[in-house]
Amino acid sequence: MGTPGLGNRGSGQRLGITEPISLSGPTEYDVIKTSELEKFLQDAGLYESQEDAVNREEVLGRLDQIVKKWAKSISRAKGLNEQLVQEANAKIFTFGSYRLGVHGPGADIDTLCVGPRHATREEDFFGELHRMLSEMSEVSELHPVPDAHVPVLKFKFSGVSIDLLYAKLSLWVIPEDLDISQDSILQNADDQTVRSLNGCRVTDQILRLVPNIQNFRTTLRCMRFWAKRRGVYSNVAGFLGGINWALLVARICQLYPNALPNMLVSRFFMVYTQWRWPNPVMLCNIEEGSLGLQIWDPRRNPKDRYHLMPIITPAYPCMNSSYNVSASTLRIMFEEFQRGNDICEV
Ligand SMILES: Nc1ncnc2c1ncn2[C@@H]1O[C@H](COP(=O)(O)OP(=O)(O)OP(=O)(O)O)[C@@H](O)[C@H]1O
Ligand SMILES: [Mg+2]
Repeated sequence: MGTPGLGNRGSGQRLGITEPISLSGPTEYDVIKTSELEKFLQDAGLYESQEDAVNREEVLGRLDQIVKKWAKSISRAKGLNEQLVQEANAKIFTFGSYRLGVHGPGADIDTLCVGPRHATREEDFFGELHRMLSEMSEVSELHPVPDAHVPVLKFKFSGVSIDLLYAKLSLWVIPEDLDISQDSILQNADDQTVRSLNGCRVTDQILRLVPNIQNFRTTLRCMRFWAKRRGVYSNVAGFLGGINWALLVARICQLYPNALPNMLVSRFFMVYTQWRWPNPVMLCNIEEGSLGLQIWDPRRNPKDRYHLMPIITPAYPCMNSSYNVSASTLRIMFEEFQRGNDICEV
């Protein structure tokens, strides 16, 4: 991942599947308008306090310690030799709005526990880890959801809401510096592990594929706030959720790599008012991959042809993240984009 504020375009290479629409940089007016926009977002209460940020960091640190202890204890219980018990490891990754750096105060943290091949989902994750958490005084509202499409342990840790997924890799030992972006990580993984890894892999890719992370974050915060205010932020209701808004904004950042957030917001409305759906929004080309996992491909998969507003995730296996959109929700969003565009043109 690039350092916040620094660009991903160190060598000036293009990010995205087409040339940018414009390479124009900001005028003095744009600099002023962007700082006004930042102040507006601050005043709207979208940023968490320093104290809350530190608390979240601590919670994540504690969670990482807990899964490490869990990996050792189940390895010992399974009778692994002492060396393997010593080396046994698990690791916490974050994804979603927290990892993207656009979460508000009180938002939950999407986390993923990556464990070794002998740590099973049913017995060890939903069994032993669940039991360990249930005995901790910091943990409350513990709800396992093992039968979901993406199985999850939901709980609060020191008041912070956590969604914890599990990925069981084919490795005996999980290295501390494990890179889950390589496709080889998916080899021999069960379907639930592939789905659980997807969120982290997608988030990492988004951060790699935008030209300037800080500008992306501010613009995304603004669009998320706008979408909530306009009633079009909801995956389950057939509108768009966090991941979809992030991908739409990331594509605008690629198309205007030198623009500041005030310009990016108005370009967002301009581009998506003119977009000819169902042409897909994509941050990179869709890779076939060598593992034979199903990818979004309307030529091959008849059901993909019915997607009205395809917004494709950028990590293998690429999928459409907005399959819930219907003709009526698409029309409502289009009207909202037009309204936004009209306001920005004034
Ligand atoms: N429909 C989907 N397709 C692909 N990935 C998804 C989808 N829904 C969720 N995810 C993955 O799970 C992550 C967390 O989803 P979530 O709905 O919590 O969004 P978020 O970006 O964290 O926003 P919020 O602040 O609303 O929680 C997303 O960032 C994405 O990686
Ligand atoms: Mg989330």
